[in-house]
Amino acid sequence: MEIAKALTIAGSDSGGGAGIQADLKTFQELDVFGMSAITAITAQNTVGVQAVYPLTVNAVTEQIKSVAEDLNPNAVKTGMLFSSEIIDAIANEIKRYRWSRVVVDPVMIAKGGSSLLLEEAVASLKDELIPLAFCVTPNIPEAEKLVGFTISTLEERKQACEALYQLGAKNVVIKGGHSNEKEVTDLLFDGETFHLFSSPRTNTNHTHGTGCTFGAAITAELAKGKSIYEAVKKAKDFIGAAIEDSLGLGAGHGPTNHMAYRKRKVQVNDY
Ligand SMILES: Nc1ncnc2c1ncn2[C@@H]1O[C@H](COP(=O)(O)OP(=O)(O)OP(=O)(O)O)[C@@H](O)[C@H]1O
Ligand SMILES: Cc1ncc(CO)c(N)n1
Repeated sequence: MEIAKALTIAGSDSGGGAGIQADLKTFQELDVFGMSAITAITAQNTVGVQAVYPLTVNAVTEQIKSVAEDLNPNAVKTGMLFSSEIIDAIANEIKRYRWSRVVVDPVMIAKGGSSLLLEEAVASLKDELIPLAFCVTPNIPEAEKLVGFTISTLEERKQACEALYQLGAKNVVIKGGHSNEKEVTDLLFDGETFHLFSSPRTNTNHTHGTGCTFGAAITAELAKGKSIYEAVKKAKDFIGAAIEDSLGLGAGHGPTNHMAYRKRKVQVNDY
């Protein structure tokens, strides 16, 4: 059987912990062939984002075309998209190629506070891209921005899931990394049922790229034909291991360990 293939459309993180780099590492770790279309180049490390260079709309759509017309991904993920022109163009390409297994991670702000999406582009995310999403994966501040109300309780998080579902996303995952609870709980809504995925919160500063890595793991599993429930469950385990077995790199918000999940699996199989 041919290997599953996934395409990430996102920004490049020179520091290697988030963006395109996190996505490709995650695809590889989960036995999926990774491909990329870069939307913007960031000069970035664990301390912050030093510069952002968006590419032209043509540069983005030509990369997508090259991948689509030869390599035909089984699933597609979007990450940092920066502007409304880039978002609108990507939405058109998704429609052109009739991609249905599309994971939209509505990246807005990096851990250090730098903006990765222009304010005016939020409307394009809502109107053009989220309606095409098989799954949308905001963190709590991103979900608040998209739905226009504050999310403090589980009940409000459920309401936000429903509001994002109403925008057209077939599944919604609101991630819990930004809550201040002891447990980190991700909430999945598939249009009918809410599923909670909880784990103890790891006390660490090494959480750069957690959202990208989690979304990429969902995309990898969807590329293999897994259900959304199975994909989110695997992604939660994958990011949990990557956060726990931190590499301790950098002076700021360090990257996660993309190898941790595979190494644990190998260890278990050894016994
Ligand atoms: N301290 C932690 N311990 C365990 N799991 C965590 C922790 N922080 C985040 N997670 C998990 O990591 C994933 C990403 O959650 P989070 O809400 O941090 O995303 P994010 O803000 O989009 O990340 P980023 O912007 O850094 O890419 C979720 O599955 C969440 O459960
Ligand atoms: C390129 C890029 N995408 C996403 C994030 C969010 O973690 C980041 N810091 N950098």
